[in-house]
Amino acid sequence: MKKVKYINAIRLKLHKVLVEAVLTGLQEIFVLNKQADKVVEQLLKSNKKWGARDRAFLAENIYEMCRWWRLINFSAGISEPLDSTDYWTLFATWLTIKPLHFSLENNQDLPQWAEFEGMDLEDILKRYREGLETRSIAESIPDWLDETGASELGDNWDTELMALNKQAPVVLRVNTLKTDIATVSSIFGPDETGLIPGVPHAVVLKKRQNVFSRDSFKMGYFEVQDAGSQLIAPYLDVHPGQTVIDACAGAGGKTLHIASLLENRGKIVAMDLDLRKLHELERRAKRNGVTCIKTDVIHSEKDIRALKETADRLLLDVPCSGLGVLRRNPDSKWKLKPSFLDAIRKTQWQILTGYSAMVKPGGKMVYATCSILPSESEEQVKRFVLERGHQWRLVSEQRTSVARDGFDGFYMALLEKQ
Ligand SMILES: C[S@@+](CC[C@H](N)C(=O)[O-])C[C@H]1O[C@@H](n2cnc3c(N)ncnc32)[C@H](O)[C@@H]1O
Repeated sequence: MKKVKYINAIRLKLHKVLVEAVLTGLQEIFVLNKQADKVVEQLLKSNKKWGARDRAFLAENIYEMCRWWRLINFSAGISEPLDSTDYWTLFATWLTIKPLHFSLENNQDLPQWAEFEGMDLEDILKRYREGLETRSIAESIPDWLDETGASELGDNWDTELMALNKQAPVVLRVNTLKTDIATVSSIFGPDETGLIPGVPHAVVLKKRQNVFSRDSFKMGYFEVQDAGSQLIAPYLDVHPGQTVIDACAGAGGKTLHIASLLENRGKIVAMDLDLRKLHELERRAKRNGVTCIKTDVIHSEKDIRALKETADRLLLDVPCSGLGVLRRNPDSKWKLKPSFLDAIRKTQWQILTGYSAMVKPGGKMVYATCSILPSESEEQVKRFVLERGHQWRLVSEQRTSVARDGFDGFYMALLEKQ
């Protein structure tokens, strides 16, 4: 396994209060079903006195334990339902297997805390080695998802799955409405950033850090956006002055990118079912100096029909399994269910077939997912073109691979209306 450099160097003294916070976070994620990013954000907010190392320790251990949850449980010899003492056992197990799992040079002895008393570390390591024999345990994934991935991706599944278990880099998208790549790179200091070939506005940070507290972020110089995600807006082939509908805009990651490609000239209608996300989009638009967006919450199909043939460009960044962004949301693999996957494919189909009516004749649309599964992506588009071939032409499609590109796993298809 590849060596991973951890900010909380293994020699760092363990503080019980931090470990308790990690365990509280994990219980909120696995018992109360909360999202890991929200849990981490909340814990950090309510403990403002923690220093940078403490904050990194908390975030890193929560995310990594979510990522390797099945392997940790297996190595601990524990299965659900868990009680609160089991969480201490899981943490001790994590500390025990972590150096081996990441080929770290330094071992950390378990502190002599009552919660760790009587733990047999040899047993843990024995079960850990045994767990590595089975892919779904070794790569920590539910059996049904492992089977789905293998049946849809074939030989590529192994490498994608391994890549999805790595920590994702922090990638910024430079907001060209306010600044440029050179300025943002210089803000972080020489040798602290890198560029990504083929992704012209991306700056990758060499060291993980909290960028949201920087003045340059507050001034709208950049957004945090993965390189794969940064390929979607340019794929839509927008030009200043056009009318663009972003029909599943959410909090606007791609809407803001479209706005900067439009140079703030033209009109973007940002739609979503979720009003709170659109409010967040408006807040971000203000920070980014974007003035060409109008938000529009979708109440019913009537709202879609009202915009029939009004868009030069339409982005359908549809809801999906999120399997392409597991590096960033490792807890989501435990919350996904086969029934959700079935339902979301139906929703994607309804959006694709229903919302495409908003495109003017001669206009273009991008259908995009952050899923690595063809059944949510290529197959939906293939069926669409098969059924609507008299009206729609597939211009091109592209997929990013986590293993090959190091980007999140996105799919995008550009279609043109006759
Ligand atoms: C993949 S996310 C969009 C992410 C967003 N485009 C971005 O770049 O940050 C999908 C979005 O679709 C929205 N959604 C779900 N069902 C929808 C529907 N039937 N019509 C429109 N939006 C929908 C969700 O609320 C969610 O915000």
